[in-house]
Amino acid sequence: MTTILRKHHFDLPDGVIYLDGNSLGPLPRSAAERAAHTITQEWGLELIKAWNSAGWMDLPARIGDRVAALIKAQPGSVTMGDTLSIKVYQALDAALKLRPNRKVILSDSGNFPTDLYMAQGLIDTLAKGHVLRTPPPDDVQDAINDDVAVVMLTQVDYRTGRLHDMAAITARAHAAGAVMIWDLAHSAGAVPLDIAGCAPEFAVGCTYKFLNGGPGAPAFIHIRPDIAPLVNPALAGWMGHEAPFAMDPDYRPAPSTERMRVGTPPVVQLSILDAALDVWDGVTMADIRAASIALSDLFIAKVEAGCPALRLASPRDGAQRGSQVSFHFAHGYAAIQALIDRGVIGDFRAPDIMRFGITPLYLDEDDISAAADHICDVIQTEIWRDPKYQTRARVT
Ligand SMILES: Cc1ncc(COP(=O)(O)O)c(C=O)c1O
Ligand SMILES: Nc1c(O)cccc1C(=O)C[C@H](N)C(=O)O
Repeated sequence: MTTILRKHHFDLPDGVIYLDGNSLGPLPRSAAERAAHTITQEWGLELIKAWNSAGWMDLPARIGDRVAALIKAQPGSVTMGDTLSIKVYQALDAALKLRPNRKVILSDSGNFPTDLYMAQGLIDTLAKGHVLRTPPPDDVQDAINDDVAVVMLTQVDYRTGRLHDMAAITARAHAAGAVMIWDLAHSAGAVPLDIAGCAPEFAVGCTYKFLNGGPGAPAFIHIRPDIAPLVNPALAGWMGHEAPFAMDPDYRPAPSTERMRVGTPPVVQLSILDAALDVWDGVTMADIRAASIALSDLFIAKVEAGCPALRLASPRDGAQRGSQVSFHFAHGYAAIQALIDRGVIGDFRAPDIMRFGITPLYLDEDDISAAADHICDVIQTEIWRDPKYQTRARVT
């Protein structure tokens, strides 16, 4: 196993054990310096020349290739920009256009709300009689049939960490003639992927979680190269045009995934992400996965031994789990607030999930053991009953 612990690459506050990198990754030390360079040296000194001289216009493709390497997609098949919600919408719209005679979008009832909302909104906009089906996650494979235009799933369940079998479901979707979209929000940088091998038509994801690109970091989208020329983008922005500066009044899409670009790239966020991705140099996803499973198993064993009041919500088998561990606890919100007060940062998802991200880049066994001890103490002492832990914040 190569050394993967890169704690020294991150600026974590003293006394904090950060178990929320599955929602917002911590600050890489190099990010602030890179942002300052982009702002003062590039924008400040080069002004508009920086689009060329600092390579700003190529950032979505160049960083797309770095993300492609982490998700094992073909070089040139990933571009960056916008939010994940937008990328879900674009992929879904393009997928439906590829199957004009089919009316069913198949997802699952546990999918992240924005994915389902995007589907509902798109169905209304298209007004062509599409329907969204959301069976329970375990039933989704059997629900794939010849009516289905597109299967749109998030591989790792945001609440429980349950992992869908990407290869099997993609193969099943293709056998039924459906288009496959994977949302990799909780997968990229968390679990080994083989997008080129599984060959879904589309994959989308965000970069502010396990990839540590910072709040509002741009999303990514992958189109399988053989179908890219067939994709007809809904948001036909000028940056997705074959020749944006030809200022052609008619839209002609760029030949590759670049057609999914919409408008001006978020240059400062992309440069921060570029710095954040340096942390991954020399790290293999296989080593990350092995460490993540070992740390998660240790965490589960310690929490279960010390606090029987918590019920495991995640799959017990590490092979069935992403890189997070969740527990049911009726007073989970207050318990998480009490933990945050002690410097152990996890989060809460309604109705009763205490959620902890396991990120081997900056967590080791000592962190995991100490966090489990704090959890057990908070539960055993019932300190969470303190009224100050009951008030719900706007963002949980
Ligand atoms: C699975 C999943 N899809 C989509 C989103 C939404 O992404 P964004 O807020 O970047 O649009 C999130 C998290 O916010 C998510 O967890
Ligand atoms: N994107 C977020 C945000 O802007 C604020 C708070 C949380 C988020 C998240 O990413 C939530 C996350 N997708 C989740 O799994 O719950």
